[in-house]
Amino acid sequence: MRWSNQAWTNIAPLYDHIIAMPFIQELKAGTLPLKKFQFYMQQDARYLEHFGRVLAYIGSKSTENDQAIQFFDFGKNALIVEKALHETYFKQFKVVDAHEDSAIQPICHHYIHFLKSTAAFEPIEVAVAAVLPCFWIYKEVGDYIVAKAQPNNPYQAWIDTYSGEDFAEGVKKAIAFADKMAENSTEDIRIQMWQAFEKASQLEYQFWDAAYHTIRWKE
Ligand SMILES: Cc1ncc(CN)c(N)n1
Repeated sequence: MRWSNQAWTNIAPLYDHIIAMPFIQELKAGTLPLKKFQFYMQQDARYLEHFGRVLAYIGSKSTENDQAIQFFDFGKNALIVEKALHETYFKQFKVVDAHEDSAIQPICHHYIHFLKSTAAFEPIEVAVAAVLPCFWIYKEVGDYIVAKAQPNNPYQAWIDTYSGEDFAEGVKKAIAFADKMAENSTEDIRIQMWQAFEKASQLEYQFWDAAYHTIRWKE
């Protein structure tokens, strides 16, 4: 069995919980309250600017040039999506961009720093596994929502970002890199990769949950 098949099998129950979350169900129905989506947008923009840098950092640590180029590209794309959030969706959904409103809140903070510390202190295989749910879960959730979305969904344009062919291509490549690295690695590293993949998947869950409940630092 490929490393990625086992990785997805490990998180399958969690993925079912993600699909059932009110944030995802209401996003799909187009009934998600704007305030919750605005909080999500603010946090996601902050997440993406750090996520892009983590991907570029993984690129810089890659010994194979093809992998380095690909991760630099992934990093660049994350920052392009972040820019699109500001130029399009922040305006469309009237998201406040003032510093005090868009401060990084606890779950986003933890997710960013989990990825950064994994990239900095763990083997590169583990770092690649840690960033993989950011690709794979979004693709699966994007496909699920698009297949079931209600007509005239106010969030449709944003949903389409994660269900398109371009995004799917990137996801395939990221999974293939993780599989290749796992194959050329030890069982001990493969286990660490599964653990990192599972932790990041849990953080994807927490990220949407925090947006739904607008979880902020205590004053
Ligand atoms: C929290 C989070 N994770 C993943 C993605 C998709 N790259 C995202 N936009 N935000």
